[in-house]
Amino acid sequence: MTRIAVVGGGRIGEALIAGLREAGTPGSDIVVIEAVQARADELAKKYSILPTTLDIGCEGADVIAIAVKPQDVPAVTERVGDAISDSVHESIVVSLAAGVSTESLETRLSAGSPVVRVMPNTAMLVGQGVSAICKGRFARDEHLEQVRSIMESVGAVVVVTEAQMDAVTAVSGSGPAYFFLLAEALIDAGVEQGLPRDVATTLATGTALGAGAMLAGGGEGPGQLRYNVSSPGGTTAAAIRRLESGGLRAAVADAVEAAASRSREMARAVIEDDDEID
Ligand SMILES: NC(=O)C1=CN([C@@H]2O[C@H](COP(=O)(O)OP(=O)(O)OC[C@H]3O[C@@H](n4cnc5c(N)ncnc54)[C@H](OP(=O)(O)O)[C@@H]3O)[C@@H](O)[C@H]2O)C=CC1
Ligand SMILES: O=C(O)[C@@H]1CCC=N1
Repeated sequence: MTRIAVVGGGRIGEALIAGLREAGTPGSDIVVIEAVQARADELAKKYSILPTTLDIGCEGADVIAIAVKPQDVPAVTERVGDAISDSVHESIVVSLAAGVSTESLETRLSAGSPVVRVMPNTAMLVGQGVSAICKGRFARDEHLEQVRSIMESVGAVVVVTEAQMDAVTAVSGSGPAYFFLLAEALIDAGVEQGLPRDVATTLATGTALGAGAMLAGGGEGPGQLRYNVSSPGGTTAAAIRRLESGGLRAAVADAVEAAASRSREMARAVIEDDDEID
């Protein structure tokens, strides 16, 4: 039994809770600490979990998952630190926030506190998330393994170095949004070609699901899978040529670069705030 306190019941907090409940974690093992009371009550009812205060929720928690906006993480971590500083029970403090380093979390907790950083994505909601994890200075392998096991219950997990977290955030943290954008564009294009919107939506969604399953099957890579669809002189080759000449590949590289750069910028903002406090 692992007791998990989720601090911040927004989109990613809910995705984590939903995935954990779907994977069979008992509601009695999860508490949510959410600033907006109506939202806390909504989550409590939907997932049969307990809404509580930060002090009570952190007491005895094995894992405290901080899922608030990056700019709120320093203040929340300080409050978590105060709440657990006198406890004999060891809690692993986990941050799900983009652009907040383990070091910045550690400086707000008692010396030696185990910290693990996770970059998840919203597909946890349906048990198909992918998370990257890395440990802070004081976390031991067993702490990382405990967090890995929690995140594996809601999807796949990779262990990375902290230096890779900005790239991870740009690829898989933000990644679902890129696929949703492509799906929107494909649906709109189908409608433009005369399909009813519901039919275009079913086709685009089913295609995304099938393509995802083929990619995840691991037999052939994305290039080969694409060749298999592209009959010589056929429709797919005509479409791919337009996508390439329209700059799709470069646009994706630019987008990922922009996201990684934004993640680094957010990390610098937290460091500057720290310097102002010192
Ligand atoms: N959305 C995503 O796909 C992903 C998000 N993340 C990370 O997850 C974190 C949360 O993002 P997201 O869920 O999108 O953001 P949301 O704004 O949806 O959720 C954050 C929630 O935390 C609440 N909150 C703020 N301060 C406190 C506090 N002191 N105690 C309890 N609750 C508080 C917020 O309330 P209020 O709105 O009133 O401030 C809000 O409901 C971010 O750090 C983000 O970088 C990581 C990967 C993917
Ligand atoms: O957009 C964001 O900043 C967060 C982090 C990754 C996905 N959503």
